[in-house]
Amino acid sequence: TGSSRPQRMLKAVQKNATKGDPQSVISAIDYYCRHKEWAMNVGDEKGLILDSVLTEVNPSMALELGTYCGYSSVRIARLLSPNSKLITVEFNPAFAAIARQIIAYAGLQDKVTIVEGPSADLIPKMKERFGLKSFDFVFLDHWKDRYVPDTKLLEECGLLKKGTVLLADNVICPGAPEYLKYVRNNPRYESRYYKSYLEYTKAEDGLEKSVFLG
Ligand SMILES: O=C(CSCCNC(=O)c1cc(-c2ccc(F)cc2)cc(O)c1O)c1ccc(O)c(O)c1
Ligand SMILES: [Mg+2]
Repeated sequence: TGSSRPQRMLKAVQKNATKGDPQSVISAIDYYCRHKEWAMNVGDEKGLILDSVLTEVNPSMALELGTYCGYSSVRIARLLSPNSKLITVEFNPAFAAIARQIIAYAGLQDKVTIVEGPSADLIPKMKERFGLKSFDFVFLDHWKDRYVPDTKLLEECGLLKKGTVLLADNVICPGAPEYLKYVRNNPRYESRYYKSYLEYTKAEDGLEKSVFLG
């Protein structure tokens, strides 16, 4: 049987990027997905917004829901301060296997922990498993109908603190209407929409940034 899209993406990184150079890994994936084969990475345009929010927050502990091939894991981890960490959750073992290799190729394996499984099962185990108190930053990029239940779960598990920033991908396309309703009409969040484009296309999409007020 043939290769998968994630496998072809990994090949493009190994061919066109420089080992240990995260920016070259990001550029190689963006080039491949824009000119050869579309894939559901956050991409270069929304990626710049992700970069700016990350630089502003400068998180010690970051969480990503929905690793896919590790493109946004590399974008996030390359901007983390020394001793800061990213935990990224992926449901699909095949995606996780490719992501592990792409993150290692970028030289960021010491800053990123990939956990495989359903976010609903893993979130309640985070404190005990990783000895952490709370997250300073959460990037939501997994099943769009999991954004609300997993945000509520993070609240209930005491994994959000005053000032924690949630950044959600795809709030327009494919869309997360329930999530937008939840964070925008909730006194515990201060929300703002960053208009952009669906990765590698001219379709509208955007990121919703929501600050947890405690
Ligand atoms: O990561 C997963 C697998 S679902 C991938 C989610 N992402 C998308 O579906 C996604 C889709 C599109 C898109 C696709 C077709 C279009 F025509 C237009 C847009 C774009 C994106 O940027 C996306 O992020 C996971 C599942 C369960 C868990 O509990 C967990 O923790 C993780
Ligand atoms: Mg996405």
